[in-house]
Amino acid sequence: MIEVQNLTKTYRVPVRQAGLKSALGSLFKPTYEEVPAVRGVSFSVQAGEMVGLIGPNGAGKTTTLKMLAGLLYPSGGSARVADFIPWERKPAYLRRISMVLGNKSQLQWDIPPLDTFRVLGEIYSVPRAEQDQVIDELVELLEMQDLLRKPARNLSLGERMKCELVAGLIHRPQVLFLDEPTLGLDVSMQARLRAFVRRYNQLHGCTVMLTSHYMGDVSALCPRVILIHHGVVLYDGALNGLAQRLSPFKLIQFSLAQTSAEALAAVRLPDGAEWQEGADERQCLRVRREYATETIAALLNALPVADLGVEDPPIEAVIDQIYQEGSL
Ligand SMILES: Nc1ncnc2c1ncn2[C@@H]1O[C@H](COP(=O)(O)OP(=O)(O)OP(=O)(O)O)[C@@H](O)[C@H]1O
Repeated sequence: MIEVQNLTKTYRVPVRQAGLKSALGSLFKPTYEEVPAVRGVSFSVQAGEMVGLIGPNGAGKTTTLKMLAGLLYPSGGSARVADFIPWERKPAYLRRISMVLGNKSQLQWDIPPLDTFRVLGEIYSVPRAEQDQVIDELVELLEMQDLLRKPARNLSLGERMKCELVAGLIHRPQVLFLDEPTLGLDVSMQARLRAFVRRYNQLHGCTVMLTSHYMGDVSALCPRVILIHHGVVLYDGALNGLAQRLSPFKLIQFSLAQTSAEALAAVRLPDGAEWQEGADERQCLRVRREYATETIAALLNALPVADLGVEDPPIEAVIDQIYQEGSL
């Protein structure tokens, strides 16, 4: 459904020093800086898949989605979505896709959402009976009967996002680009919107590409993630394989029959081993993967271990580490 080959985007940004003289100078002789936002991204997505595009601020996620949605022209590379070249913006293509942004609204502020849905339905040439069907279905799934006739400007953030989703799905797109759909929402509203997106995908097989900084969104919806950093793909694969591939550490959690600080301090640990806060008063040791077996042997030899488990670090910690280090 989505094929992306070596896609790049470099923004050309005017640079101006502070001060009136520089401002006047830049009017006559503007200078520009090149900002490489996406630098050769390639991936493909099957019909019906839900894929998370993750990465730190400024990684190039929104720029990638905007190119795929036909909102930006790339600097290089190619992409095909539903057999169309997105930036040609053919009407038939725009009827097959939708982009919903958590930080931008397509609702008309002064009119009720229902009227906006109708206007969008007409723009996309959706027959009236089909509009009714889509609106009824989505309104029921999102439990938002009471929102349809309130002016959009009076809606809360969560209520507005529900309406944005209906507005974005009125023409039943095959591909949905969701950019930070749960931005700023409370945890309960986040969970409801996630449940909706999952249900919608099950019912209609819509392909979903999602960006979010909330790992809860990604882990609830996307079995597969594409991790972008500095405009390049660092990882493309199963979410639950991310820690194994990208984190060089294992967590060894154990509890002791008798706790003895002296015995713990006497265990010979490999280089780089670090004590961490363990759950339920268990001890937790972070070691490099290659040292995990010998560390476990040393612990079992030296201590009265009652039980012991080895895990990958939590996905949030792995992501945080990658984002901070900036490379792998
Ligand atoms: N219109 C623009 N003009 C110039 N530079 C831009 C523009 N939009 C984005 N950029 C730059 O391109 C880079 C990638 O931005 P982008 O918005 O794609 O990142 P992102 O991964 O979506 O970040 P975030 O998670 O913060 O939304 C950043 O360095 C950003 O400053």
